[in-house]
Amino acid sequence: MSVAAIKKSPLIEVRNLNLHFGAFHALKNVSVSFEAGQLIGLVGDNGAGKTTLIKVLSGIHKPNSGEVYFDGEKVREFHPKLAIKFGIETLQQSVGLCDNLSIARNFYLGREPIKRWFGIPFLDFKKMREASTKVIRTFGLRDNVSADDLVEMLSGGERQSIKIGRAVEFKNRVVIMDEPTNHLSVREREHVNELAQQMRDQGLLVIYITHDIHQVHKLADRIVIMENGEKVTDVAKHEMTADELEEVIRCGGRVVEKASEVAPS
Ligand SMILES: Nc1ncnc2c1ncn2[C@@H]1O[C@H](COP(=O)(O)OP(=O)(O)OP(=O)(O)O)[C@@H](O)[C@H]1O
Repeated sequence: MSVAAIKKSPLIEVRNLNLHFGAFHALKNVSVSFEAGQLIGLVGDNGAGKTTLIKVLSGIHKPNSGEVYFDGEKVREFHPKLAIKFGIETLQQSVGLCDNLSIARNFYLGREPIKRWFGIPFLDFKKMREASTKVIRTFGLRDNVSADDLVEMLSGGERQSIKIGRAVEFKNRVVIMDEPTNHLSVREREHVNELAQQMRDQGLLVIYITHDIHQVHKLADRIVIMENGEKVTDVAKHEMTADELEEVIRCGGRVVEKASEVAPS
């Protein structure tokens, strides 16, 4: 079999994407592709366009021009339903869980299982408890945490674990982690990073947005750097060290251009 025949096609492919907020050009001709079973570090300074790109992928923003393909299918309508249809889950630090509901209820938020009793529908609490208890144990939350506890009792890392467990349980194909370890302790950070790698190992596409190039360099298969609405670098992890990539970010992508411009003496 030829190499071309076994090469996997990207799960998400973005071609020549442009997006304007009024007069402001937020995404400038961005082309990038992401494959299933990869952990991609999406890095760049404040305002680089990382979140804007992700919001296009999850149907929140409609691009002005360019194309997005999901699993080879051209996306024709940009709508948050897009994310549900394609199994894209975005994990953001501050949203996604309701503090005043139990872990079990949060686990099934918006997808509550129903059972019927003489034809009358009831929430299936037993099922919700069983599934969320499994996640609590698998994802290493404290022993005394139970599915009936309110989410407000959980630490930042435990909250992230619940969201990650939910993404895996509901068979999402893409998990976008937006600054997933902000405000977490060292141990919690390590735990969340391990979970990110586990999801990748299970075949999910994980897009990991962060400012911490050193942290993501340890985890990622590929690093994509954005600057000022443009993609300035897209390399396999082994092609550049974390220090070299940090220099690219510090210089707004100019280091890469300079290096390729230097003629051999
Ligand atoms: N809804 C909006 N209306 C107008 N401008 C916006 C909007 N959303 C984002 N922007 C602008 O687009 C640019 C890119 O923002 P974006 O949030 O994508 O950056 P980012 O790389 O995610 O940055 P950070 O790391 O700070 O979150 C910024 O200059 C921002 O002010």
